Amino acid sequence: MSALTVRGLNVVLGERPVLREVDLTVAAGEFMGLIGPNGAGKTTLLRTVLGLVRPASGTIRVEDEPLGRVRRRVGYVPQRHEFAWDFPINVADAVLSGRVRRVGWLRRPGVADYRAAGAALARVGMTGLADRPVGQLSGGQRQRVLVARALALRPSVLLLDEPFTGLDVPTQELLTDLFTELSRENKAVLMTTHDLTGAMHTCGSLTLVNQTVIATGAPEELRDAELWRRAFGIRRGSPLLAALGVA
Ligand SMILES: Nc1ncnc2c1ncn2[C@@H]1O[C@H](COP(=O)(O)OP(=O)(O)OP(=O)(O)O)[C@@H](O)[C@H]1O
Repeated sequence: MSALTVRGLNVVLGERPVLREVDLTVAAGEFMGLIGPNGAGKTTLLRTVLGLVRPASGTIRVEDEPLGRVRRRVGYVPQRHEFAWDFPINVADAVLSGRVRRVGWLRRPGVADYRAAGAALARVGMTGLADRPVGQLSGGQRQRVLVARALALRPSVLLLDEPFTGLDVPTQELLTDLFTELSRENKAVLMTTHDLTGAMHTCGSLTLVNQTVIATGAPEELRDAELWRRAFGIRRGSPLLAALGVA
């Protein structure tokens, strides 16, 4: 089943067209990398799927329902610098705050909320740090808190915005394994990343985007150097193409 369907999406920010006629489908169980150069509109696409940016036109459906009704089925891991790490809150409460959309601002969290937050924390291996103020965490620990916060909502679609930036290799591998496992549990995972070779190896599918979708498919279907040149504007003979195995 298609977990996320985007059709004919156009987004204008200020006066500037940022996304043009974007079509994208992510199936339940799919781990898709969303790849494109700086300014390609990747974050804007994720934020539009979340309902944080209003599109000029186009439709977004989650599990075949209009986004408005099912927004809580979409979990979001923002870029790390977007979270207020100086806020005086501990790890457990930061993860619990991921339930807000489900709890609602006016209701106190209940047993189910604490359970979901605890399970999410365990999933990222952070139970032992539940009482630690978030401001005292390392970059890798912060990233894991953000993932747990998104998982606390028990989403069917998980949007990840550059989750590997600034992380060491073991933490990147731990998170990659987790995202792969989540997709095997039938979640649709859509991840932006600048780690192109990593995405080639770990994502089940890739979408190359630069304002509009240049190509989408399994990594082995995207071995045409021309597609990568069009998406990134990189020169013929660039070592990147060789590293990607598409030269
Ligand atoms: N609030 C805004 N108002 C006007 N333009 C914006 C706004 N936010 C983003 N943009 C522009 O939209 C374009 C797409 O930005 P976006 O952050 O979505 O790209 P990205 O692919 O995520 O880039 P990066 O890889 O650098 O994170 C950029 O040209 C950016 O300057």
